[in-house]
Amino acid sequence: MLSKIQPIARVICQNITGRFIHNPSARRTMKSGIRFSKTAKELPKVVASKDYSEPNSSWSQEMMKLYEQYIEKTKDGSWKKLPSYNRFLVLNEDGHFIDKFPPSKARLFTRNTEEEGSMFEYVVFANKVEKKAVGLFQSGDLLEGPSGFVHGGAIATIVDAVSGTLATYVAGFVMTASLNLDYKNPIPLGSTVIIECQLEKKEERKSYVNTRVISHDCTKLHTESTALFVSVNQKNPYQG
Ligand SMILES: CCCCCCCCCCCCCC(=O)SCCNC(=O)CCNC(=O)[C@H](O)C(C)(C)COP(=O)(O)OP(=O)(O)OC[C@H]1O[C@@H](n2cnc3c(N)ncnc32)[C@H](O)[C@@H]1OP(=O)(O)O
Repeated sequence: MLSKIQPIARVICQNITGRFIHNPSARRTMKSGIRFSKTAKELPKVVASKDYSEPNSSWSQEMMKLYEQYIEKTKDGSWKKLPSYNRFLVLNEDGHFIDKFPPSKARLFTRNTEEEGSMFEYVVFANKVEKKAVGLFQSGDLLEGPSGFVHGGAIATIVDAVSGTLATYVAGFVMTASLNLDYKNPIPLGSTVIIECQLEKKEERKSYVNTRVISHDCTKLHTESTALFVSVNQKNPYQG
C-alpha cells in the first residue's frame, strides 16, 4: 500500500516540537529531505498504516449519519476526507523516514489510545475552495470534566486539532500561536458535535481560523473559537 503513495514524500502524522523548530541545526537539515533518507529507518507498521478517522464500532448513529453525509459531499471532489494518523512523521515512497525522528512511544495527543471510543473519535473533512473544514467529534468517557460533560481542555484540544488541520491544509505546516475559546454550553459526554472551521484571512505566514462547535442536530452552540496559526518551514502534508 505504501508503494502507491503519491507524491514522493508523505507526511503521515506530525508532532514537531518547539525544540526542533528552534534548533538551528535541525532547522537547516529540515530543508533537505534527501539527506535524511540516507539514514532512513523503517517505521513500525502499526504507526504507518492505520487511519484513525475511519469509522469504528464505537461510533454512534449520529456520528455515522453525519459521516455518511460528508462522504457524499466528497463525491464531486469539493470536499475531501483527510486521513489521521497517530504520529506526524515524513516518509518517502518506500515507507522510510526522511526526517530525524526515530521510532518511539510518542503519539499524537488526540490519537494516543488504541481503545476505540474512549477518548477523541473524530474525522475531518475539508473544502479548499471555500477554505472550510468540518470535524465530526464524538467524545469518550475519558474526556470527562464536570460530571457528565466534556472537559474544557479536551474541547480546546479538539478545536486546536481541527482548526489546525484546516490551517495546515491551506497553508502548509503550522504551529498554533494563539487559541481563544468561549464556552457557551457544555458538551454532554458521549455526544457527537460538529466542529465548523472557516479560514477568516491569511496574511503571509499568519492564518486566522474561526471555529464554532455545534450539536449534531445544529440546535445548540457549544463553543466558539478564534485561532492564529503561523506557518513554519515544512512541507504541506496534504500536498506532498
Ligand atoms: C496526513 C497528515 C495529517 C496532518 C494533521 C495535521 C494536524 C495539525 C493539527 C495541529 C494542531 C496542534 C498544533 C499544536 O499544538 S502546536 C503546539 C502549540 N504551539 C506552540 O508551541 C507554538 C509556540 N510558539 C512558537 O513556536 C512561535 O512563537 C511561532 C512559531 C508561533 C512564531 O514564531 P516565529 O519566530 O516563527 O514567528 P514570529 O514570532 O516572527 O511571528 C510571525 C508573525 O506571527 C505573529 N504572532 C506570533 N505569535 C503571535 C501571537 N501569539 N499573537 C498574535 N500574533 C502572533 C507575529 O507578530 C508575526 O507577525 P508579523 O510581524 O509577521 O505581522
